[in-house]
Amino acid sequence: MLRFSTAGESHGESLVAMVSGMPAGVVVEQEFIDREMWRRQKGYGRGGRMRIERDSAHILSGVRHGKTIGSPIAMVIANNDWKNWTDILPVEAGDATKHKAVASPRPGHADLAGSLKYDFPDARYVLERASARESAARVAAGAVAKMLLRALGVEVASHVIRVGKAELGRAAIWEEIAALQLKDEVLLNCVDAEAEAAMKAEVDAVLRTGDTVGGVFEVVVHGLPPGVGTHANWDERMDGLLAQAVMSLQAVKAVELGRGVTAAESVGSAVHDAIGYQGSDKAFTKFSREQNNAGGVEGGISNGEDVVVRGYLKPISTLRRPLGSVSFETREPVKAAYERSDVCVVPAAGVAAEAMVALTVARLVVEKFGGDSLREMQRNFNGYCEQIRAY
Ligand SMILES: Cc1cc2nc3c(=O)[nH]c(=O)nc-3n(C[C@H](O)[C@H](O)[C@H](O)COP(=O)(O)O)c2cc1C
Ligand SMILES: C=C(O[C@@H]1CC(C(=O)O)=C[C@@H](OP(=O)(O)O)[C@H]1O)C(=O)O
Repeated sequence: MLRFSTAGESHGESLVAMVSGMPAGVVVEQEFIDREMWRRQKGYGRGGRMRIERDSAHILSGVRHGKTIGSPIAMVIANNDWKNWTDILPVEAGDATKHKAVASPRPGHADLAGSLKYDFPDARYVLERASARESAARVAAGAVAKMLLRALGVEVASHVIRVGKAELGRAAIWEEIAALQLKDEVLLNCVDAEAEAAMKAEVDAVLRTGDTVGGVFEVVVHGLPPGVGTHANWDERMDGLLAQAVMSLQAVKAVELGRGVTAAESVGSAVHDAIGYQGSDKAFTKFSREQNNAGGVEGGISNGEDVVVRGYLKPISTLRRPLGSVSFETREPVKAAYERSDVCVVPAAGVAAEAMVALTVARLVVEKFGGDSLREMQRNFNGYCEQIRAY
């Protein structure tokens, strides 16, 4: 089974990502992993921290001579900011007078619930792990999953469809979304320049007023054959696994598959994707659809169309003009704590969601096609594709 986990705190020495269950023989490109991490750091509206970090994954194990060897892959990502926190957040007891308390919990963060739960006198240790700094480690793990998927012709990319009230008012095609990932500048990762300018204006407005903004990203999986995931058991359905994976990202508050949200106010004849039999020779099967409202998954199983997952982000919680809170020490009303913060992270969250989607799809692909080596998996994959083409 393909699994991954992360460790590390926002201002600790480093983050750690561990991926196990990868077949041997998958080409691992350092440059690709680091570019994915660079993409996650970008986007208009990020705060001062992103000027400090230069994310890069140092591979410790599981890869030799540029290929996976079937053993767990461990990666370390340094926190450059650690040098400013070494005495404040030491691993050993250290000097307690240097502790930097987060003395008034910030609404929208894990600060209050976490302090109560873990019996901390202030929110410092809670925010250290709750912080989306952790998503950098997910992106390193996701890059490895992407390299496996790529070897099977499956690609994953994202774009932004809303920032605040500004939205991309049209459908985007795969080629446009894929092209975005190659750009050397990232503004709001939108396929349409006009919509992107409106999104930028939304960020500028909240920057001026000390507020923050959320939005919607869309992740697309291209080239996945029908038959991945299953209807047979609730916890193996691809739709449920994707929703959990994307919802687990910091600040994501809703997940949509295909046109799931608007489908709820429409009628069946307008929603479901009629089936034809004129598919192109390049497709996995001649069964075809003229539209993809289902978002590539029916009954928890991929149906051969692009898998389309949207994540809805709430506005960032930490405000330069903070909301009311209560002092942990005096219990008197005070403003919530503020040090520094992003004001918009929709493009970055989209990149982190690509990683979560890639890891989820890779897990299901490993389960379906099996194989200890990539060659064995490719043989199984190609044999299955031949089978469904001849169905
Ligand atoms: C890439 C990324 C960067 C983020 N940066 C910030 C930030 O600078 N300030 C902030 O208050 N929240 C930020 N968040 C969101 C918080 O981490 C998140 O809202 C908080 O931990 C509470 O978790 P929840 O919103 O999932 O309930 C960021 C989220 C992502 C995905
Ligand atoms: C460090 C990252 O994001 C951080 C996520 C985050 C939060 O509260 O989630 C708060 C900010 O950190 P700091 O308090 O150090 O400025 C962001 O910069 C990152 O994305 O790599």
